[in-house]
Amino acid sequence: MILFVVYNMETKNILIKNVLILNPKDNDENNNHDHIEIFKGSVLIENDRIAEISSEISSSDVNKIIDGENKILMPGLINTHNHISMNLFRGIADDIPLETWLKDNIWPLEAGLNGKYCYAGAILAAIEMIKSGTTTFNDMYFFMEDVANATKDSGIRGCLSHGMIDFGDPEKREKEFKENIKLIKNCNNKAEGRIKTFFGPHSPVTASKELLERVRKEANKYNVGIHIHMNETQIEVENVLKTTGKRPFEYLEELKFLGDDVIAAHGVWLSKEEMNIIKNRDVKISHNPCSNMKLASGISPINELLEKKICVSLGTDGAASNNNLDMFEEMKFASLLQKVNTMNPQSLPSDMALKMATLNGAKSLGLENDIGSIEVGKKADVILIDVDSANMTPMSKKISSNLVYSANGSNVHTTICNGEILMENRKLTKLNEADILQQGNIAIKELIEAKEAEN
Ligand SMILES: CSC[C@H]1O[C@@H](n2cnc3c(O)ncnc32)[C@H](O)[C@@H]1O
Ligand SMILES: [Zn+2]
Repeated sequence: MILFVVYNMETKNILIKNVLILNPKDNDENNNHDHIEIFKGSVLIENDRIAEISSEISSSDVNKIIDGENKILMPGLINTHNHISMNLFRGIADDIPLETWLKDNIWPLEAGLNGKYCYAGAILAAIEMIKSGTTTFNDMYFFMEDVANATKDSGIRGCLSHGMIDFGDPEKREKEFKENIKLIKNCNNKAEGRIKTFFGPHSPVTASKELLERVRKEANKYNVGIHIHMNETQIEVENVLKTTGKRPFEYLEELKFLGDDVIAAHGVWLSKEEMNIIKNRDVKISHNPCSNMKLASGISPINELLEKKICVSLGTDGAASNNNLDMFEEMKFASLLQKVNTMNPQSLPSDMALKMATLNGAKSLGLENDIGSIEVGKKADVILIDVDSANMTPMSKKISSNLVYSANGSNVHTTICNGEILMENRKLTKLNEADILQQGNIAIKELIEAKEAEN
């Protein structure tokens, strides 16, 4: 006898009723500078996608109803530069410039990492992101298949790359390619499509010309993007100038490395010529204002990049240089830093900061057809902000003002990614927070003890 198993393919749906919907828009083509639309309505999520947006949606046949009263519904935030396992290193080395921070503090500790520790740091970071409204992150680090497991287990969306460093050593280079290609083969489009993979050459200082040239070829072959640190400090720019005779973006242009699939983190020290290269090649810039300020790397000329209509998104960088993953803080600091840099309070207004943290993030990762705004057919990656709190009262007529200048991650009430509720009324639905915090504390304690035993 043949037994057929009939799987229950019942639609899972969620209705968010009577909510203030905030949606970033691309109005540049019409010369309209209004970057955000706001309206009251209801949103129906069917399985992993937004099925309907309307002033009135019937609640019959709906599995779950969320009352949107006193709430703002907006796209989940997109953090375009991170090293999430570095949550273990929060507060480990503060008040130090990048070069010594890396060489004397972070790299010696990273030498003791393994897959278990990277999972522990990554799942801890996933909790922090879910609780502060981030639904997508872009990551470059080690043991990335373990980070993929944490991404899978947490329900969040991640773009993952293996951080490749060869310092010109051909054997090391070969190992780095093996590792990144294995990640692509094993993890691309896994976890219900929530995981995408990238190549992750660390920077033009730590990755050789041969590595960078091969990354371009392999990225074309595997049809994946490239995530790289660029022009973060003056020292880094001087190093590249010394060894190649060119500034970093000019060097990569010569190598034919650049393209619209490249996301460059930082872009702090940029010449006019480099900005033109970025524009011509449609390279995406991930601006990390908190990390740049904390490591005293400098101030990226975001105003000029935006004027050139370069796609700029926001990232936190790792928790060891930030020291948190709260994208609400990143929006506020991005805005304030440009105001003080240009001595013009109109620089980088709140609407633009919101767009950078959502729609521009999606475009930077090649995911604009799926995420970054609230539209029928897009993935249901959305968050609800509770406005019934002291720091959100009174509500400005300009909603983005409260969200960028007054809010923080703890105002996030509900986080939904890929149509799944990951946090509701600040309670996690999939992860055991106490256990994960404990595992994080154990991991960093073991790492430090092992390091001390070595010395
Ligand atoms: C090779 S994996 C990533 C590598 O990058 C290090 N890192 C973390 N933050 C930064 C930063 O701001 N600039 C350069 N490198 C950074 C991290 O510790 C890993 O070693
Ligand atoms: Zn970084």
